[in-house]
Amino acid sequence: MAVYTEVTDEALRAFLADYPLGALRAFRGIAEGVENSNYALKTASGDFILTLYEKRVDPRELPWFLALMEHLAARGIDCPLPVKATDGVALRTLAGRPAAICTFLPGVWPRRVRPEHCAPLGGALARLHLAGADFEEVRPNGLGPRAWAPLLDRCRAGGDAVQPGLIAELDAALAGILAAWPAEGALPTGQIHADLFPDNVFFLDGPEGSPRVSGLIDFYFACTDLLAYDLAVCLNAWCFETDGSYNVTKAHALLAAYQRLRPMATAERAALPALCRGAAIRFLLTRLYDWMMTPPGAMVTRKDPLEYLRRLRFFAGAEGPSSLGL
Ligand SMILES: Nc1ncnc2c1ncn2[C@@H]1O[C@H](COP(=O)(O)OP(=O)(O)O)[C@@H](O)[C@H]1O
Ligand SMILES: N[C@@H](CCOP(=O)(O)O)C(=O)O
Repeated sequence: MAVYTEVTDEALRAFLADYPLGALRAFRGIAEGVENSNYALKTASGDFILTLYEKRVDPRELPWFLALMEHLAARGIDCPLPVKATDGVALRTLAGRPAAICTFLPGVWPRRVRPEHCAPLGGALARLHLAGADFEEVRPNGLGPRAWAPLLDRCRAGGDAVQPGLIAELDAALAGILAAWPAEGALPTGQIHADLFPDNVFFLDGPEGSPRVSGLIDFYFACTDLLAYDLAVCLNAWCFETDGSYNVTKAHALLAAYQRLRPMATAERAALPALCRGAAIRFLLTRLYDWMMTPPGAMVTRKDPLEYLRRLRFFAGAEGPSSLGL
């Protein structure tokens, strides 16, 4: 459940009075999501998403996220476009929280990833990277390699209760990942999504019933970082089966479609296994932290950190980039 902040009818109507969107027709909370409160909104002008930004997002960073989405949408990326109020400002306040309305994207995210989803995903990711190339404002990755040791320290006290020996295994894995991490400037950087999981990618049926990407959402982890790291996140999130096995067919489809639009440099290809281990530990650590810190009865469903321990182990044992589908 991700409606942390309730919005009353009166507050909503007063808020909408500042927008040129016409009469309110429908309004409902959206249960999916983790970070923010999201509402589906229908007005005389169409469908929109109203987001109230909750505590994990630093309000000072919101203009960067909104500007990035505006930039990408202007270059043809199917991402939410922030809607400006009549004074030209998209970022506002509602129920005491920073809030914005964005365009609604059609489509559904794949509950079960099929190989046919992976090529369109790879193409969409490459287009995102290319479209972001002339967005010049930098936002460092707050959940990049520098954040991982402090995050692990915060999990140290209770981590072994989640799985015996977990903290020692993560200490060793993290030391190896940081030692293998590409040096500053060694790989191409740009604007990355950094959380392009299946629940953030919408599909519709294209010609002949094959899925096509209809929208990319949830840019609130987006940042300026290694472009190939986004691929590593996707390989983690899209290419494992429920039995824990790595589906190299899915990975190959994703990587090949990406490279048709943005071929990877030799150094990026060589770094991919380390980047995949980094992406695995990043999601393992945030999930572990949330697992330990979320109080019982909280409205949010915790995600299993150990799923990413299995992925981390897989990538640690992988025999070079070609075994990952390159
Ligand atoms: N622009 C959008 N168009 C259509 N649906 C959206 C849009 N943005 C969010 N949603 C809906 O809201 C849900 C939660 O959004 P998400 O951005 O993932 O939330 P959170 O940041 O809280 O994790 C999505 O699964 C989707 O159903
Ligand atoms: N994708 C992350 C959690 C972030 O959730 P989102 O709803 O903001 O995508 C994970 O699976 O750990």
